[in-house]
Amino acid sequence: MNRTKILVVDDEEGYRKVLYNALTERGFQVKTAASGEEALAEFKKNSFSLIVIDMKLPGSIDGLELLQRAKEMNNASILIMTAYGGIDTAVEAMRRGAFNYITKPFSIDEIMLNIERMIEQNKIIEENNYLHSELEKAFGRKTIIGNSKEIQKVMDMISRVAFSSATVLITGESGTGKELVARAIHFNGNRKHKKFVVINCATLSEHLLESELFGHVRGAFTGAIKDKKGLFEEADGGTLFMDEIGDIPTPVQAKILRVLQEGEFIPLGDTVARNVDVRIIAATNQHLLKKVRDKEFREDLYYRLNVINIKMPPLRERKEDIPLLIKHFIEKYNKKENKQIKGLSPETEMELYKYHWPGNVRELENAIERAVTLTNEPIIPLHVILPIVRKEDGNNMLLDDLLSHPYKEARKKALDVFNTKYVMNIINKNSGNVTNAARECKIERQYLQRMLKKYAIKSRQII
Ligand SMILES: Nc1ncnc2c1ncn2[C@@H]1O[C@H](COP(=O)(O)OP(=O)(O)OP(=O)(O)O)[C@@H](O)[C@H]1O
Repeated sequence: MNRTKILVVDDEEGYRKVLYNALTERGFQVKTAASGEEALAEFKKNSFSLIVIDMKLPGSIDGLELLQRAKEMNNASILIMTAYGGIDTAVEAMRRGAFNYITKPFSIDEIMLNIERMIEQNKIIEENNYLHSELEKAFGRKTIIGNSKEIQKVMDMISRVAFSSATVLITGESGTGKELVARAIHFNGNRKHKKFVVINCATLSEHLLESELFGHVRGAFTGAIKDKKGLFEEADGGTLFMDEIGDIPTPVQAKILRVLQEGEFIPLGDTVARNVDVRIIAATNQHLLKKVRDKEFREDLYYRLNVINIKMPPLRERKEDIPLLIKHFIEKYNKKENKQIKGLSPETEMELYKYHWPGNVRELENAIERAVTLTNEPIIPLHVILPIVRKEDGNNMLLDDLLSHPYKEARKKALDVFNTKYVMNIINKNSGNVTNAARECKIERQYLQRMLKKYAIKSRQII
């Protein structure tokens, strides 16, 4: 039987009967009421998904008032029936939240079409609510693990700023959780039903970055074969998270400033400005003020971005969070890898505690992921962790471990080991300068940036 419960409210017995029969025949659970008072009594006993209300009802509660009460007491979709000439009241009912109206007399097909549409709309709303609650679970405040004073301060800031629209600048080393915090701000505030859009400003060339952010119209440049919406428009009503904001070229900085000041921008090749309401959360692992002093970053933009500043502490300054994070990541990767690892041996945990974690939480997460994949016992032993935390001398040990793994998996992990070593070496050789390092090893700077991030390798001295 269909679980959709429908209430039909009409004082005309003929309509009540016809609708009751037509709807029960199609498997719905149907109740009827001959007046507003009877309908209110039904609301107390049942929770309806759909309510069909005739606008003209006897007694002290008319159709409009019943609609109001139905909205307050039941989270139902409402369809209005009105006699010919009652259009004004029907329009008022729509204004007050009715789904649609039909004029009497109507055919069964006509009312069924409306009911099917209402059911479809309810399904979409339910799915949407479910997805939002899942997103909140995945990105809400609770996903930020840590009991240290430093992390508690960050949590406190998140609660305080989530409901405002002020621009936030999140600073801190790579892998400290800047994006996680940006998501938590979005999903805990009143923009959570709109989009959270992410752009990594360091991985795009100036031209691509501009077109990504502001969009373009057809013919704006060779290859622009159709209009394309930019991310500012995409995030309208929601939040745009601009990661690595320090890498934005100066001409694009001016355009971002305009969005912050006027709430408007012009897509590439267009002449008309578009208005948007977007909250910007920016993040950087660079010393932005130093860039301002070196004239590489606009001072006015810096102050516009830095309305609220959240500093992410490096993991080595809040080591008391390490045990909780380890537990969290073991649970996460147990689920993913379908394993039942219980924890680490005490000496293994001590090794992780002693390590200085230059790649911060991301590096710890990667370490636990690799350890969980490589371990088949309930407790992760020391020899699995050692090569991970002592990358320099441990990679050969890790390669030996891989010999017992399936070929494809082993090849991927071996490539990871090689990439990590190669990238660390080239970055060190170039004193942390990514552009020079990329030039020397003949790869795109953006590609090198992606590898740095993937393998949690720090490129330069950070704030
Ligand atoms: N406190 C935390 N609790 C749980 N997971 C965390 C925490 N901090 C970071 N992580 C995890 O570590 C990884 C890196 O975090 P995130 O991408 O937010 O860092 P980031 O500072 O934005 O890095 P980058 O500067 O390189 O972009 C993510 O998988 C994130 O879920």
